[in-house]
Amino acid sequence: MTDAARNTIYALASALPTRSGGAGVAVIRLSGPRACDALVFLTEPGAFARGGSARDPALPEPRRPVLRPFLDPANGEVIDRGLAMRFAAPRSYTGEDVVEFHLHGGRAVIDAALAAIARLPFCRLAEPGEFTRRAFEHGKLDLTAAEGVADLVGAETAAQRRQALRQVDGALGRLYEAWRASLLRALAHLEADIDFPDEDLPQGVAEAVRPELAGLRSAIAGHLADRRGERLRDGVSIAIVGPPNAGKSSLLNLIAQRDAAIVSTVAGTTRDVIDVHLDLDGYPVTIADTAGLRRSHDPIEQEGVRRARARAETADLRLLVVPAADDDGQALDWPALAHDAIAALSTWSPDTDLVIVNKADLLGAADPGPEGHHGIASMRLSARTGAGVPELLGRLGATVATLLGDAPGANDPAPLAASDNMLAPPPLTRARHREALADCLAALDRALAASADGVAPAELVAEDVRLAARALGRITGRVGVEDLLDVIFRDFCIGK
Ligand SMILES: Nc1nc2c(ncn2[C@@H]2O[C@H](COP(=O)(O)OP(=O)(O)OP(=O)(O)O)[C@@H](O)[C@H]2O)c(=O)[nH]1
Ligand SMILES: [K+]
Ligand SMILES: [Mg+2]
Repeated sequence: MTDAARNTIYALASALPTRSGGAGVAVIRLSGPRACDALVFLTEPGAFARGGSARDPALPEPRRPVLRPFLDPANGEVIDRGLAMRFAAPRSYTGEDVVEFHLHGGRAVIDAALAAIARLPFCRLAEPGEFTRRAFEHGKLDLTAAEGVADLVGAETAAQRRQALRQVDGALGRLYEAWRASLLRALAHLEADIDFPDEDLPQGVAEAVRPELAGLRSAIAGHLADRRGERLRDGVSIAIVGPPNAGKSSLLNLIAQRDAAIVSTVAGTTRDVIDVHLDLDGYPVTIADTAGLRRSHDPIEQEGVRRARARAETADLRLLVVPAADDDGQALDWPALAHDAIAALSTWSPDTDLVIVNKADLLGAADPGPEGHHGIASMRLSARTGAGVPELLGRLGATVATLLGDAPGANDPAPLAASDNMLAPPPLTRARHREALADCLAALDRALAASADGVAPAELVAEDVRLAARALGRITGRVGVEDLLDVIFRDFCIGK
C-alpha cells in the first residue's frame, strides 16, 4: 500500500506514561477515511481476517461510547478492554471520521495497542499537530484558533489558559477577519472605480476610502503597541540585578523555593543568567538571577556582566538588589550602591522596578535610608530570614497584573473576576501575527500616502489595500499559507 493510501492517522492523544507509572486512562485517537474500519478490525474478533468493513454491525452509533475488547488484528489477542467511540464526518474534531479508544493508561497497554493499530495497512502514525492541521484544512478552525489549541495545551497558569481558550473560541480570528472584511470593502469600491472610470463620482474614490483605511490603521497600530498578550503567553520577565554579593541568588532561591542558583560568600559567584519559571498569582513569570555588576579582568565574569546587563535591558521589570551590610555585619552605604547600579544601566522604569535593600537582618532599625532612588521605590527585606518577602511578592503580583492589563487581584478566585478584560478586544499573542500585522500596516501607510493628494489613480491605492488584506488573511489562514503550515504545526506534539 502506498503512503498516500495510509491516510488514516493515529496517535496517543493523552500524555505518555512516566517512569513512575501511567495514568488511569489513555486515549488513542484515529482520524481519516478508514477510521471506522479500524474500529471494527480492532474490536470485532475475526473481522480483520474476514475483511470486514465499516458497514459491519459491530460499528457503534456515533458519539456513543461502547465497552469493547481491544484486539490485536493479527492474532485476535485481547490487549485490553475499554471504551470505543466514533465521530462521523464532518461532525468531529478533524472534520473526518474520528475514532477514540479509552484504554488503561499503562505503558505496556499503550505500546501493544499502538503496535496493533500499526498492523492495519491503511493506518500510519500522525505527524506532530496533524489532527489539528486536518481540522484547519477541513475548515473546523482558523489558524489563530489552531495556535490557541497549542497554547491551551501548554498553558501553565490560569491567565494563560483563559487567553488561549478565548483564542480557540475564535476571538482573535474574528478580530482579524473583521479588519480584513473592511479592507475588502474598500478594495471593492476602488475596483469599481477602476472598472467604470467614467462614472461621475462626486469625489475621487481613493479619497473616499481614506477614512476607513485611516481608522483601520490606528486600530492596528494600537494593537501592535500592546504587548500584554505576548507577555502573558511567554511569561512576564523579571531580572534580578545588582552588585556582587548583594544576595541576588539567595533571593531567587527563596522566591523559587529551591536551590536554583549557587549562593556563596565569594563575590562573583553567579556568571550565567539563571531563569526560574513561576506562577505568580495565576500569572506566568520568568525570574532571572544574573551576575553581580562590577568591573572585572576575568573574561568569563565580563561575559556574565554583559549577559546581566542585556537581560536587565530587555526584562519587563527589574529588581535592583543592594546589600545593607557586608558579611561581617558592617553597614554599607547602600544608597550609593543603588545609585551606581542605576547609573550603570539605562532601562529603569519607576512604574515597575524596585530597589531591594537586602540583609535587613544586619541593619539597625536606625537606618531607614532614602525612600526613593531616581523615582524607583525601595523596600527592605532579608533573603536570610525571609522577612519582607511576602510584601515583595504581593507587590510583584500587582505589578505583573498591571503589565498584563488586569486590575490587581483580577486572578483571585472571585466569580468572573476577569470578565472586564474578556470584553476588551483580544490582544496580539504571537510573533507570527506581529510580523503579518506590521506588513499590513506598511501597506496601509503606502495606500494612505498614495491617496493623500486626492488625484492618485485608484489602481495604485488598490494594490496596497490588496496587499494589506493579504497580510491579514495569512494570519487566519484564509490566503497563501501552504508554505507556513509545516512551520506552524511543527510546534505541536504528536496526538494534537
Ligand atoms: N545576613 C544575611 N546574609 C545574606 C542575606 N542574603 C544573602 N546573604 C549572604 O550573602 C552572601 C552572598 O549571597 P549570594 O546570594 O550569593 O549573593 P549574589 O548577589 O548572588 O552574589 P554574586 O552572584 O556573587 O553576585 C552569602 O553568604 C549569603 O548567605 C541576608 O538577607 N542576610
Ligand atoms: K556570591
Ligand atoms: Mg549570585
